Amino acid sequence: MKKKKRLAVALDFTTIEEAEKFLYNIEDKDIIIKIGYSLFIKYGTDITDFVKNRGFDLFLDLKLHDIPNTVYNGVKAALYTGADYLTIHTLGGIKMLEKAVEAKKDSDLKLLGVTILTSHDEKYLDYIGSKYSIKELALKLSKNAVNIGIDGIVCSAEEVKQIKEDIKKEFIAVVPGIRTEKIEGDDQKRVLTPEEAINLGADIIVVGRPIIKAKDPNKKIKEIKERIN
Ligand SMILES: O=c1ccn([C@@H]2O[C@H](COP(=O)(O)O)[C@@H](O)[C@H]2O)c(=O)[nH]1
Repeated sequence: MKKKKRLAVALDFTTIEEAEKFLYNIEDKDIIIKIGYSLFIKYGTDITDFVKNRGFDLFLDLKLHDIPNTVYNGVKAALYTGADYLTIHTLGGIKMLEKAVEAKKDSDLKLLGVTILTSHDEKYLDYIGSKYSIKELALKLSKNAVNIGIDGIVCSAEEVKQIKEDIKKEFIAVVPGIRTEKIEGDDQKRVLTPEEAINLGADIIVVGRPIIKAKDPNKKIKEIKERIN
């Protein structure tokens, strides 16, 4: 049977009041809610408990990147939030990824390895001094992470097809940088549409501003879910 593709909504508000109001009005519970820095640093488990108590799957997007021991403790701490997904930077290296996997052992938490942020283009490669293209680097980082036991990969739709084809082990492909129409002055660089991302191999697409800034977020969620399944 074909696996259902899922939508994660990036709840990138800056106050808990806005976030709660938004979630009170959301009719479809079968979405994943992604909480990032803007809410988690300020409100901690008040916001994660709210998401869980409303019946949503929780995606904690903290993009951990630190020394192995600190990341180990960070993953352990994240387990207390009841998060279903947690992000970690694959650029953090093998030892760091191994400690993250060790920390989540025996839990249902899915660790997602972020490769190259969708806000970067090829200029970033100069900045980090990489001899690889974005596609090559994202693939190399993904292979290492999945081999170590990371459950999923965060990459752009531009790389997902090759990553899916080249990694034989099962993993979850999570794709942000999704646009239904052009946004003026967008910070995202590697963007594609919901259906393009899914056709190229995404299992979960992440959509923030196109939904949370929509006039009718319920209508937008319905439209995107219809486009991906
Ligand atoms: O490479 C990445 C990793 C994470 N993100 C996060 O996804 C959302 C996208 O929001 P939009 O408003 O749809 O651009 C945001 O929370 C990012 O932190 C990403 O965009 N790219």
